Amino acid sequence: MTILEVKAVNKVYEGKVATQALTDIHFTIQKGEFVGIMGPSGSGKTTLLNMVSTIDRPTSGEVKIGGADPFRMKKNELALFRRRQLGFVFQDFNLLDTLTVAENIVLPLTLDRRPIKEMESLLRQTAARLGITEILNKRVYEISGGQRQRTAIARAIITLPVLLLADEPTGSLDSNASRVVMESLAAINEKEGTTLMLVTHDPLAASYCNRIVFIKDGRLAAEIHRGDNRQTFFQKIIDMLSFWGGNTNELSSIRV
Ligand SMILES: Nc1ncnc2c1ncn2[C@@H]1O[C@H](COP(=O)(O)OP(=O)(O)OP(=O)(O)O)[C@@H](O)[C@H]1O
Repeated sequence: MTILEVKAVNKVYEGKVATQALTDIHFTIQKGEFVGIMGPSGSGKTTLLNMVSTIDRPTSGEVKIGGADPFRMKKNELALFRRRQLGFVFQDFNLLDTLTVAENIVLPLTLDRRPIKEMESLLRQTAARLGITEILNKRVYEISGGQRQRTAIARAIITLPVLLLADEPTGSLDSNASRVVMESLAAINEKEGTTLMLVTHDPLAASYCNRIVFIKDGRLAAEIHRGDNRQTFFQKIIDMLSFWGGNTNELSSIRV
């Protein structure tokens, strides 16, 4: 079943000098896939993510999520669609610091006025999945970066979104916390069958994906599949990045 369909998408940023950020992008994500998007700085990854997350619209072409075209929706309908069908995880967590972990996680359900009993049950299940049950009553400023990102992931999946979008989720974390966060995302993908799209510069984070799509100068450049061995896949990603361009500095010391 196709969850995301991107068809002939072009994006031009108008301005004194117009920038063609995406050119004729076609790709699909099937249910249960974990897809990474990689490419050099300025290649169009964020632009593509903004089209899929419905934050910005393509200049031409079509984006369909779960068969629906978000760009044909009215403003209120689109806000609901985003809240119920999409989950977002950002580099800087986007949590509310003065609320507790539990309050942050149930926020999308609170906005939807879901019954308290239902919220409590979903909260318990989701926190257990991410191993953060012990910290539910702590405030965000009292927890670590890795715990913050797992809280943000819990908030993103508590609505059971059809598509979970992650933008550099390990960008603010050290290597141990990155590993825990990527293992959490991979477990959600494998055990719950949640469909994921991840934009990252980090080859280690990308090695948890099943498939990686490389973008270069706004065009799809290549695609690789993981197979059984994450270590081999990690090496393949490094080779692709050095071929297509990307951040391969300081990689020699990374252990997979
Ligand atoms: N709001 C904007 N207005 C004008 N040009 C933009 C805008 N956003 C991005 N661009 C341009 O579009 C191109 C693609 O940018 P984009 O941010 O999508 O790349 P990226 O691959 O996400 O880069 P990075 O890895 O550095 O985040 C770049 O040439 C960029 O300068």
